[in-house]
Amino acid sequence: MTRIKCCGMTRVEDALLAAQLGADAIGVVMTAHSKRQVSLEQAKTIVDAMPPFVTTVVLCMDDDAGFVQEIIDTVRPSLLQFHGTESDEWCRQFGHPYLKAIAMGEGTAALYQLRDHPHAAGLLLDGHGLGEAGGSGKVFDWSLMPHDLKQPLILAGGLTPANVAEAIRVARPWAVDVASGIESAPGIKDPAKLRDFIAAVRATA
Ligand SMILES: O=C(O)c1ccccc1NCC(=O)[C@H](O)[C@H](O)COP(=O)(O)O
Repeated sequence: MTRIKCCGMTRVEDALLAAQLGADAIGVVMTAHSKRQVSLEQAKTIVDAMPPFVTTVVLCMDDDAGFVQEIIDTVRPSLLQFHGTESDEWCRQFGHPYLKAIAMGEGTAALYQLRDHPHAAGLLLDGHGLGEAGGSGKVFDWSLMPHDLKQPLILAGGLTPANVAEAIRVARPWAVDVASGIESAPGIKDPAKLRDFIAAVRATA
């Protein structure tokens, strides 16, 4: 069964609907690089509203270590997700489990970076290019998904209700991640797209 992370939540009602429809994880974006950025207070409200067994993820991108520590202490997410140029050593300093995003938009260079984060709980392979932010809606070549890494791999980038089944068939990921493909506007989730996305993933089981 492919797990599902619905990312870029800015409203409690959207995150709750995702959980009710069967999402395994929700994400909130706290970096200023994002048009989906939420405050510490908003992030805490969304994370606190989640039922048991739904993983909560907070995204940062080349942010200050003090800010990341404040997120851990205040929001208390299940996982962090680092989306920038953070090193394995930098990510580990907090002693908190994390995902490391790898930009797949620039081809083979990404395949080397995949080996640079042995302490990440999982690797999120995203369609954005190096130096670009996530949540871009950009797809990468799913056949580049490696199958010789020990860590769980999360497929992201431009996934929609219409293409996610084919993406799973080609890439065979541990989980899929979606932000813009389930939105009506940045940070505003569309209930029908959310429902269709989760149903399309579940239908692949
Ligand atoms: O979503 C953002 O705005 C964002 C900004 C900066 C860094 C990361 C960001 N999102 C990270 C995610 O995990 C997204 O879900 C992932 O990039 C996929 O997005 P999309 O292509 O829109 O489905």
